[in-house]
Amino acid sequence: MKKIGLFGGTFNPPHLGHLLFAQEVLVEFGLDEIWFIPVNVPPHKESDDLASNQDRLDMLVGATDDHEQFYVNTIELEREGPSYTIDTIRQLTQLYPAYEFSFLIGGDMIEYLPKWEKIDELLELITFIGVKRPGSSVDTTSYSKHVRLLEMAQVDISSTAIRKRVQEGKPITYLVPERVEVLVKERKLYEQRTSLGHRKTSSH
Ligand SMILES: Nc1ncnc2c1ncn2[C@@H]1O[C@H](COP(=O)(O)OP(=O)(O)OP(=O)(O)O)[C@@H](O)[C@H]1O
Ligand SMILES: O=C(O)c1ccc[n+]([C@@H]2O[C@H](COP(=O)([O-])O)[C@@H](O)[C@H]2O)c1
Repeated sequence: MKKIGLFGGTFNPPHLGHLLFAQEVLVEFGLDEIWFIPVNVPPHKESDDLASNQDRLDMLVGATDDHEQFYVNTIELEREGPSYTIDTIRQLTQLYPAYEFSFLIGGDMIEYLPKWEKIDELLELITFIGVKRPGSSVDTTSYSKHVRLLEMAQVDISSTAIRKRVQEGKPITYLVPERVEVLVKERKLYEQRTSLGHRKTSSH
């Protein structure tokens, strides 16, 4: 039976923290593949600088396609509305009944698991694999007992910090794969915006 780690995220943009976590899960849990699944609409997250689905997909493909066991799955981009994980898991378990799925989450997400759509059904279908993130404590009550925690060095990189660096005109080299850096530059993603959320032009 193939063991697949599903890694859902906004990936706005994908960064080295995502890739190091995925690589470590692959090795430590003996998985065959990691499928990165970019969300269409993040269920519990608001962002005024969310890159388009196409830009996030292109960055994710650029970030992962030189790794033999990393794949990008577009199932959520093809589905309308908020990208609830339960809908994705129901679809994938139907499509691939012989595969065993687990779902990767950063430690910051664990305390919110009780709020996830149909979480109890979800826990019957998959195992969660979590990792600690700097600045967030892994909740040891409630749902954390359903998460297999990976011990690895914490990586202090977030998409928020990367978007902020771009807005401030700082380099993002070594925080994201080179191909992501190139796409961010070429497509002028995450540039300074006004308080109304509009992109400033160079003449202002
Ligand atoms: N540095 C990291 N280490 C471990 N897990 C991470 C890291 N960055 C993100 N994750 C996890 O990867 C998943 C997808 O993350 P997401 O695409 O939202 O990135 P993010 O850096 O958390 O974004 P943002 O800063 O915009 O909230 C989430 O489960 C998140 O907790
Ligand atoms: O299904 C839910 O209710 C749910 C609530 C919050 C987050 N998720 C999923 O968790 C993954 C990481 O979310 P995010 O917001 O950190 O990008 C992504 O695949 C989301 O669809 C899922």
